[in-house]
Amino acid sequence: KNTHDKKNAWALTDFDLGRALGKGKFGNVYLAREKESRYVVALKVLFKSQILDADIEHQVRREVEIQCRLRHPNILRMYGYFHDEKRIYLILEYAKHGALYVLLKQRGRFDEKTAAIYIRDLTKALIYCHAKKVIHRDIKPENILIGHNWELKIADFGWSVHSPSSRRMTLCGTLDYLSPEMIEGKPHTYAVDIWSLGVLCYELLVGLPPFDAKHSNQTYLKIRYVIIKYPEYISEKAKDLMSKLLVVVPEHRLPLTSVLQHPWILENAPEGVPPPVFNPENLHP
Ligand SMILES: CC(=O)NC[C@@H]1CCN(c2c(Cl)cnc3[nH]c(-c4cn(C)nc4C)nc23)C1
Repeated sequence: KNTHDKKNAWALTDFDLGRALGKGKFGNVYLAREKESRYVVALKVLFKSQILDADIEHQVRREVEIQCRLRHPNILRMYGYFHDEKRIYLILEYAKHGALYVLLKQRGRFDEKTAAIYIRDLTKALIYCHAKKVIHRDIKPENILIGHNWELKIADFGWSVHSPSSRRMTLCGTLDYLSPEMIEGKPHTYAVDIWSLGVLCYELLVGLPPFDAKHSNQTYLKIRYVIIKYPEYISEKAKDLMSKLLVVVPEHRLPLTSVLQHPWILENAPEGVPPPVFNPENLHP
């Protein structure tokens, strides 16, 4: 058999399946290893019936086309996909340390250096996405994974596969990360990603999203009028950056390239500094 012929299609028999990494409405994600190369991947299995019933086939197709095209160290790779009669299989990069929101829950909140490194890397990933005309990567802690070098990886779970202990209802979706223009049903532009970057920055530093409230109508009002309380331990520079991202008028939000030049980033996440090593000893009391 000519060993150089390009594999034209993957099949389930090419993989050894491992434990379930996450379960969700449209299917589960499994740890898997490609037999020949022994390369470890995450295999996302989606049921065609569920996709058709929920009429999200076009969304799945679009997500796959986008994610296959994106190649960036801070974006979870999709290596390929295949399907059989009942299921669609997405071959995804395996992120060794799991979802950011799990680490955040464990630690309560991150120190400013760790948070700044994650915000810097997320900003670089978003600059790359926007250059490729891709917006709304749905950035929130549930959709961010951590790689083997503790680096951040945006993983877009558009069809909300989430790990067992997923914190928030994902289908009707928590309002926390929605920008004012999205809440008002206005068309969303690249600027929605800048808004959610600000929301994420707050959540990494505080442990709760800025517009958190008991009832969603309260969250709605807090978002619309940008009602935010900063705890006293947040530095002035961090507050300055968040106040320039969480701006109601989309065009007035700080451009992503300027985020990388902001004093809080330059001071806390200078280039060439390795990502934070997460050791359970320095957990917040
Ligand atoms: C929101 C959320 O938790 N997403 C998890 C989805 C299910 C597993 N997915 C993974 C995907 Cl798509 C890729 N890599 C992963 N690594 C893990 C993981 C690692 N640990 C130690 N624990 C877990 C869990 N999960 C994945 C995505």
